Amino acid sequence: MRVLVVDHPLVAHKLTVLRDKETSSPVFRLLTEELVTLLAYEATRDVRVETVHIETPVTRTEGTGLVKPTPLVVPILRAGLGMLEGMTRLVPTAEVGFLGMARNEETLEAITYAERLPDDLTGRQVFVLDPMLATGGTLREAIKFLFARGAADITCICLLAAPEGLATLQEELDGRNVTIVLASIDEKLNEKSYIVPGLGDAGDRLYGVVG
Ligand SMILES: O=P(O)(O)OC[C@H]1O[C@H](OP(=O)(O)OP(=O)(O)O)[C@H](O)[C@@H]1O
Ligand SMILES: O=c1cc[nH]c(=O)[nH]1
Ligand SMILES: [Mg+2]
Repeated sequence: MRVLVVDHPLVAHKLTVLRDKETSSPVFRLLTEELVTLLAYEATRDVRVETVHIETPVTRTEGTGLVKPTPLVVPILRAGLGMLEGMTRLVPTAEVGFLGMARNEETLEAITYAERLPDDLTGRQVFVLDPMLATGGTLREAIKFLFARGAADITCICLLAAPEGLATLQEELDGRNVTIVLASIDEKLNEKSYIVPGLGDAGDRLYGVVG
């Protein structure tokens, strides 16, 4: 497993505004999309391509095309949905599948409540979107699920991670073809397993508090 923290002043600036508790939901949604587009630029460096032949108005030439089937993008509901538009803006031909997962805030266990993905992911390149990697439980389950369907390599785009969650994933996914792309590795988890300094509950800040 590889971890890549995108070190760029615009990423740092947008993340700072996102963290601010005074930032409203509409601005939070917009910034999330912008951040994902910046992270996705780095996260797609190894996207599979092939040589294609085209004709410009001047001459025939060779260029670059995305290999088919194109990458599968999987936002983890709810919060990952706020990242989808930013990703598909960069890779408009990507296929999109969905995983609905929620962390039980008492047991911290990740529950999968919805799934809409191709049955067979053999050989596919998959990009998972979830802004928060806290204990790592949600991402671990999502990654296990995608490998079990045959995914070849998985790149997770997250905004924030806690060192504890990253260490858990490193241990469990040692040697697997997984890359985690992040805007920041924060300080720690608090007693409720929220990321510190973090940005709060990403799903609630995007879409409001559900009962
Ligand atoms: O690393 P973990 O400890 O598993 O926590 C991270 C998960 O928690 C959040 O989702 P949440 O369960 O709050 O669902 P939501 O997106 O519907 O708010 C977040 O978007 C991750 O999916
Ligand atoms: O800090 C955290 C931890 C889990 N889920 C969130 O949305 N935020
Ligand atoms: Mg939430």
